[in-house]
Amino acid sequence: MRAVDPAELAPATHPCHVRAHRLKVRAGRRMAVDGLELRLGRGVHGLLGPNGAGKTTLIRSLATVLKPADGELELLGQRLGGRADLRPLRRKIGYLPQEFGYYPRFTVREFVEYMAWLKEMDRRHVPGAVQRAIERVGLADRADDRMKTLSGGMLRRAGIAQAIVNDPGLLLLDEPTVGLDPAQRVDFRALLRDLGAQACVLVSTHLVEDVAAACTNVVLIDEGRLVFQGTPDEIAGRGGTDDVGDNPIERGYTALLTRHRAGRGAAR
Ligand SMILES: Nc1ncnc2c1ncn2[C@@H]1O[C@H](COP(=O)(O)OP(=O)(O)OP(=O)(O)O)[C@@H](O)[C@H]1O
Repeated sequence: MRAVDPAELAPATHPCHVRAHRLKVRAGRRMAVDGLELRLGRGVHGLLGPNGAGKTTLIRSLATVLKPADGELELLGQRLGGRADLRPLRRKIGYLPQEFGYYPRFTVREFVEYMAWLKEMDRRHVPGAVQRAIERVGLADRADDRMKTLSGGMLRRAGIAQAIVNDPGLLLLDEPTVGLDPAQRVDFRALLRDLGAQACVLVSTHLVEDVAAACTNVVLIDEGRLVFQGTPDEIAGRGGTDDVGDNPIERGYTALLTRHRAGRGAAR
């Protein structure tokens, strides 16, 4: 019998919230996620990639909206597949799609309450959780206004409130800063950092400022595959003065993508 290392018995301090191995996910007929390897723990992970890289498809599969076509996917310790009941897992996930539906006549509070109900939250906790979520996104003064009276940026903040109302262990935000003005974006980045202290937050964005200011980690994908994963400083360190971009992270992004595509071209 082998001796057991005490470290094996200790609770994992950095559990893997997302683990994907050779993951494939279809979008229509296309394999938009195509053999992805990914491990994410607690923190804020910025998801970067060019248009069509597969970011939305990946986020939709992590939100359990799309079923993987192949490979392995484990979320919050639960392996997906077969006929496993996804409802307990969905209660622990928060998801803001790029475009989300709502009843225009609902107030912000009713909208977030309704989403809390869909997430099967304990009724006793709903009013307090809804109020807290609305306050965290800075919409307390509009809580009893109808959704149809909100600006684009306010709507997005209401969307973020519904995503965080259940204190998710895994929070998925697809382009959450679209429509936010600069001051709201600064507030939102502070909220992201706060949320990332407790949960695994994956944020798809085209805004490098968001990544630099709020993300502990960057995930770069292209053609449905992982190109790079590391800190914002590490991505910045990959760029040179000849690479296209207005700042070190953009230059690192360009350099990594160019090298990845050259390598894929040579392999084909
Ligand atoms: N419903 C669909 N039917 C067919 N193809 C689709 C569908 N949805 C996405 N695709 C294709 O799958 C690929 C990945 O799309 P996806 O929306 O996941 O990329 P993305 O990285 O989020 O792009 P963007 O930055 O433009 O939002 C693209 O080539 C896209 O054209």
